[in-house]
Amino acid sequence: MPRHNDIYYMVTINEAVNAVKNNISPLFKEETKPLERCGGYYLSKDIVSPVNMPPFRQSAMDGYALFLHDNLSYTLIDEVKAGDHHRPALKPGEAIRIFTGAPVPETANAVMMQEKVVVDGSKITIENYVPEGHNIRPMGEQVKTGELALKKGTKLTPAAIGYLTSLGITEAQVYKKPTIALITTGNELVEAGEPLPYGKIYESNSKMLLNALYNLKFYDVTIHKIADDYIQTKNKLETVISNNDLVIATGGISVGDYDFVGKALKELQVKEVFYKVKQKPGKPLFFGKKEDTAIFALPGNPAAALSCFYAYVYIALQKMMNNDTIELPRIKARSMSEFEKRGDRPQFLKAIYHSDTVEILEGQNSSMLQTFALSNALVFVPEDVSNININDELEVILLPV
Ligand SMILES: Nc1nc2c(c(=O)[nH]1)N[C@H]1C(S)=C(S)[C@@H](COP(=O)(O)OP(=O)(O)OC[C@H]3O[C@@H](n4cnc5c(N)ncnc54)[C@H](O)[C@@H]3O)O[C@H]1N2
Ligand code: MOO
Repeated sequence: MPRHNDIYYMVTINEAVNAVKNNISPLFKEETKPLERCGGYYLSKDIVSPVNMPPFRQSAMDGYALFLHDNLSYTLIDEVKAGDHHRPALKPGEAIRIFTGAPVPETANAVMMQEKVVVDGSKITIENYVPEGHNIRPMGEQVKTGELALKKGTKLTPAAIGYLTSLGITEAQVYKKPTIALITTGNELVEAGEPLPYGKIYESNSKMLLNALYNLKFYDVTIHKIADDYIQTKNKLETVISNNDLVIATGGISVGDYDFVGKALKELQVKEVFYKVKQKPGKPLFFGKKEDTAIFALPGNPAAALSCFYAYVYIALQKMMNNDTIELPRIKARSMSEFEKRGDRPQFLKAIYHSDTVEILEGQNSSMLQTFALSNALVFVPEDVSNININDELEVILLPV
């Protein structure tokens, strides 16, 4: 990234996005976790099935298992329900009562659902001829013992966790997620729940970003709150940078006399990748690296901090996890609103996306979260667009909310 002495120099959004992509590598650290805690993780190792699934020939229906012969009538000789382990031996023309999930004995070669069977004592008549294997799930149909069950790199979705559990697996080796430190800065910040003296505001960025991270299934997060004090800022940053894969600070990154984050990062020899992006909100955004730790200093204004989280930190997180899709989905939609963009910075606007249309909300100020609280999307307005009219086609970024 070129370094500019001009204090008004800003990188473009594209330059900033590419810089994040190019400066973050997959973590590739591994850990073994109980399967139920693996949601959203990626397998770091192939998993081979320890069993056949299903483990036996299984009935797919409640009905009758048949030893097929050249006639529609059968003699009923026994019953097998789910969980039973006896294996009646059928002769051609014989049938057993069977239920969904029950083991089908080797001598039965089809199952007829009960709706298609007329029962008269121990005589049953099936509605029509059926082929061999009808309504029988073959042993190992899904996966056989020793076969690849799921390959390295697979994301563990609820379905994947269910599938592996069905194979008797209880833990998995996965790529570790980053350890993340959230830092808030500001003398004006008070804990929600405490009285609010004049001049103070409630600190909200930590819980907001914590939940944005939790939503994305990043749970290894610590929160640190510091005052506008240079020594405190420097010491805290030094500790969290050496103990985490990712540090996200908010506030204290602009040009005020009490904005110490930038100065402390410089003193700590954090390599600046970029500082200041031509965008609204979120102009005073810093991204840097110290060894393998990535550091974002987001603007303190809450809506600016959250926009920057979705536009940049999100990408860093996905890259760390070696995910294929690293940006939020973007789609086109027709505007339901008019909007006038002032200035030449491209803008991210809080919006509600309703299939095919999008409504730009009132109250776009970067200090306001009320509008963001209603949004499920951000409309991206490029630099060269100044007026949005109803029905204009807009670029919409869908938020993971
Ligand atoms: N002379 C200039 N002043 C400012 C510029 C500029 O270019 N020149 N940029 C403005 C823009 S744009 C932004 S955004 C802010 C960013 O400032 P900081 O990142 O240094 O943030 P702070 O000043 O610490 O805080 C800004 C605002 O946000 C509130 N805040 C901070 N942290 C929290 C928190 N954890 N929870 C809730 N609210 C928080 C803080 O009280 C301030 O109101 O700079 C402009 N100034
Ligand atoms: O970037 Mo600031 O977020 O425009 O208010």
